[in-house]
Amino acid sequence: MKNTLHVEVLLKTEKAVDISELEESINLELKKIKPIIPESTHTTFITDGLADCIKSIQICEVENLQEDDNHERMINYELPEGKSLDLDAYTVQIYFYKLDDSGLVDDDTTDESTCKMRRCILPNVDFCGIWDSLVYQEPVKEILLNYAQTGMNFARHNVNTNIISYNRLILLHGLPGTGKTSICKALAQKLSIRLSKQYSFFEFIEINSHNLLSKYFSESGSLVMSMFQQIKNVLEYGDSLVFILIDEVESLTRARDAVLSGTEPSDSIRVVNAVLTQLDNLRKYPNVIFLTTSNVTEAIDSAFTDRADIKMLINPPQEMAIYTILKAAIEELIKVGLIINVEKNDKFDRLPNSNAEEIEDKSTTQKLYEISKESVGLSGRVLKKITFIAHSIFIRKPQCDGVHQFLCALQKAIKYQKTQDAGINKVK
Ligand SMILES: Nc1ncnc2c1ncn2[C@@H]1O[C@H](COP(=O)(O)OP(=O)(O)OP(=O)(O)O)[C@@H](O)[C@H]1O
Repeated sequence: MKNTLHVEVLLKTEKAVDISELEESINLELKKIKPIIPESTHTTFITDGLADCIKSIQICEVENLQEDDNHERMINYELPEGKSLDLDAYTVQIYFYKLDDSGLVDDDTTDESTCKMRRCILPNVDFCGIWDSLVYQEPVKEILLNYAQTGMNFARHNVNTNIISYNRLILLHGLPGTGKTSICKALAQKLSIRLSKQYSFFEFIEINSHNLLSKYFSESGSLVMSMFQQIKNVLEYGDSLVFILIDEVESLTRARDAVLSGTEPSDSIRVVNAVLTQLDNLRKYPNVIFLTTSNVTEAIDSAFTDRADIKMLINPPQEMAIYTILKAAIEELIKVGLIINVEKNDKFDRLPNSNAEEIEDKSTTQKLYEISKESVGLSGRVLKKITFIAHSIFIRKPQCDGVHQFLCALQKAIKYQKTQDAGINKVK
């Protein structure tokens, strides 16, 4: 059995295309692209006419069906630098999609002051690129994608949930800024691309449970009911798949506990119960996936969260993932011309050699790897802005002169950030 290479093709919105004809042209194009490297995007094309109807071809992951010694599926990082995949050895799976450009917006069917839900059509321009920008040492993204695809497959085959239990409910928990909300959005986007043949319409709905249960909102139980009615309308609309993101899910469970212990005022009890019952009712629809997040890192024990099929602790990035995040940021600064006078040897390998500590004249790759090790403990959110801090505080010129100067500034920025964080933690 051949391994599968997943390829995503972004279509131009304005152009109507014959997908089977286009699939042939893409297969032709793939034969001409040299080298074929997983996780690379092509925006210029050799085959005539392709540029008229598509924006990009993204070579995604290889689904490796062989197992390693630990009986875990391998992911595709083993391709040596500069080597190309041999297409004949793979089953190429092509997905076509268009992007909705209206963005994630407040729901305008409720009045502005009470609006507690945001929604958008998927795949959406706002969620573009998030999947690729998230880097984890563990195969977090692969596990979630496989899990969600399996859940939807079971649902479409009407597997009896009394015999095999699955709730299509994912719970991601971990420290703030570790990318939980981002993965949820990215997963919804990815699934809307990958499952486009199974469903004709995808929608993403974001509910902030903390806001939902706030005193102000709870004054009107009817608003809660009308919000859930709208969600039900979407779920009942044709062949749709709906993603419901509930951030800070712990506020729901705390509310339930407060209701049970009788510490909530009586009108809040009504609303809390209504929310929980409505959420339970929504779960009966086979075309909904709940994506929930929580900053509570210890075991979350409650009636709602116990229904999660997958509870995953999302850790702050470790050195290899940090290396990839910082590498992407530096390459961006080089690309846009904010780091100049870049020398030929100033390039960063895809992955550093973690055993090369003894080399005296260190390459830019190894220097960045050292900085990455010093950065362990910083959240993904901080790492995303650390190159900006380095530029603004330690370069203080419009352009940085050379990669080495930038790496020195980056190292100082990381020390600076850690001292700042330590100060804040002390005050807390
Ligand atoms: N592992 C990571 N790789 C790349 N970027 C990351 C990573 N973790 C976090 N980020 C970035 O940090 C920012 C914050 O992420 P996000 O809001 O999803 O985190 P969160 O865990 O939901 O935080 P919170 O609990 O505070 O809401 C985003 O820009 C995200 O892309």
